[in-house]
Amino acid sequence: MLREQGDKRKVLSNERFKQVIIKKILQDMNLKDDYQPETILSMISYWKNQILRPNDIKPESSIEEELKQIYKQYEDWKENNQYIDFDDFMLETYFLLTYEPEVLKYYQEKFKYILVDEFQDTSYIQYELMKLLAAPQNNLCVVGDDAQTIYGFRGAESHFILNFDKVFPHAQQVLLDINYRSTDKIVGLGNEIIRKSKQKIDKQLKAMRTGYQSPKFLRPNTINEEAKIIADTIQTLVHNGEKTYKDFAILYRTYAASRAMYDEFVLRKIPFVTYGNDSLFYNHSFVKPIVDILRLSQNPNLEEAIVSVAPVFFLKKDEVERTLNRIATMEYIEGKQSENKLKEVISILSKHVKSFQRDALQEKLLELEKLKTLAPEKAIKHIRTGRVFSYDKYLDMNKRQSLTFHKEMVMEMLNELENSAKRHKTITDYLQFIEQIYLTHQEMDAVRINEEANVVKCMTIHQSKGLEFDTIFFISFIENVLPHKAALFADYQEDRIARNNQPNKNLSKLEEALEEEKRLAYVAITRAKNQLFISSPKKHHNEKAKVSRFLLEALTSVRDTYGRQTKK
Ligand SMILES: Nc1ncnc2c1ncn2[C@@H]1O[C@H](COP(=O)(O)OP(=O)(O)OP(=O)(O)O)[C@@H](O)[C@H]1O
Repeated sequence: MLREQGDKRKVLSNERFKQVIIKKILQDMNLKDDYQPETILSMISYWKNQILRPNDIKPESSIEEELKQIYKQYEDWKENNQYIDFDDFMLETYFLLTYEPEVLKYYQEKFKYILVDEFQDTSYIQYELMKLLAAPQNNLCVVGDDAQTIYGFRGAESHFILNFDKVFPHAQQVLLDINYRSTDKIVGLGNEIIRKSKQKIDKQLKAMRTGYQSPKFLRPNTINEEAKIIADTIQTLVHNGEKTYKDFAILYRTYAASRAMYDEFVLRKIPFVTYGNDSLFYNHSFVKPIVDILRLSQNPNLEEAIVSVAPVFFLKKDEVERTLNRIATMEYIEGKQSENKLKEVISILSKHVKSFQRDALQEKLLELEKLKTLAPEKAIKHIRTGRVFSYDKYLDMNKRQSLTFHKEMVMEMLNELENSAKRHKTITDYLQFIEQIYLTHQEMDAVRINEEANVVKCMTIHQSKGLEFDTIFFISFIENVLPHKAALFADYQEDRIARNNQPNKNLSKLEEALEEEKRLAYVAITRAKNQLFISSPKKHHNEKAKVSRFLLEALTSVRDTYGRQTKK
């Protein structure tokens, strides 16, 4: 539509390129080390989906003001360079149709019938566009599953599908309540999980296929044991010839929950593939600095690690990079290698800082020496909670870093890092193991694009939406993971900066967050065609873990319905 109106701007479609632009803006604003470009871009996208342009944002804190300015600069850059991004397609079309009645009429007459799929994932702006185009005849057909609205954080709003008949009172509702995918046992469990949802369209799915195997419930002691049992099961079924690797998928709520599973697959050489940008746990932006500190404790000449940990040393990445270049030039001129590049960088940069900062930098260097011989688990504990690095506190102070990440998610990842280090005696062993994981991950790149590859697929529940697998292992179905701790504390959390335009008035924040978590459990269960394993480890980060309330509720309702106690 924009093109038809003569818009000739180039399309800014490359995510990397967008990140470079944001990086440049952050650098100009002297904020380069403070935000991750991906975070900023997802925030901008969220705003656009809520029909909020920079001037519509009313900042309530200095950080919000900063974000608004970054957003504004990004928009200015695009305008000056004649670019348009994907979210602008919708935003600008929305304004075009809203302010140009002739254009609106033209398209309303052109598109006589409109069909929308995956309606439950619709954002505010998408819905507004649909309504504009469908009017006045309203020949609109939407297909969706209210039980699968799981993209709240991206702007999808469950009340659009729930209230569709109020917005379009003459709409006819057709229930697609036959499930052709899963066996009756799996469909039954899915029905029970979602049955007590507070806000849903009433329906009970009927299964077309009869299965012989009921969903199996595992209650391992820890997530390491969970990983072992699952790897054993997969190996046995494959060796028996009953299944092949590609029949299996591992689904989890958080990346942290999947760490033990990845490690086990790598150790046993089980072919597998993971999805998503963040899928490499050890490379996650909150985890990597700790791994890099461990690396530097063994070898202080790793330049990439020196730059990566700069913010933890309260140094600017730019300055560290420049200093490293200077050292490299000196090495070239003098024809000798530096013995300790980290120490040299610190001694050069120390000249320009106050004496207390100089002392703090020296203390960090000394601490690295101390870490050198510790067992990796102990070393990670020192980095996190010891006086010198106090990494947990450092993250807590840095509100900008954790804007789109809940504190609980971050802590869970760091606890998991500690957990992963347990089975290695020395830091060198541990780092070699991580290296092996990186290599496996690179090899996966080729496999990832081949849908038919014979590999186990590992993904978050969000990523599994719309997919189906013969056998699903739904792991870490425990309290604080699903429902996630971040959801359980929803009432106490500050509003996310990207605020919802039309919050659901009938539910509290906690209830709404819990409902979305429950729908996630439903999506996970309904991905299985023939066999489903649900696992709830007894311990989570050294604390007792309860089976997820969603599973308990579902089992109770089975008992209520059939008047007998459900088997454990
Ligand atoms: N009429 C049918 N007869 C036999 N199999 C069918 C029929 N309709 C769908 N299926 C099968 O059921 C499975 C699910 O179908 P499909 O992916 O279209 O459903 P969906 O509603 O998009 O599912 P979801 O939203 O849960 O991902 C597929 O394997 C598909 O081949």
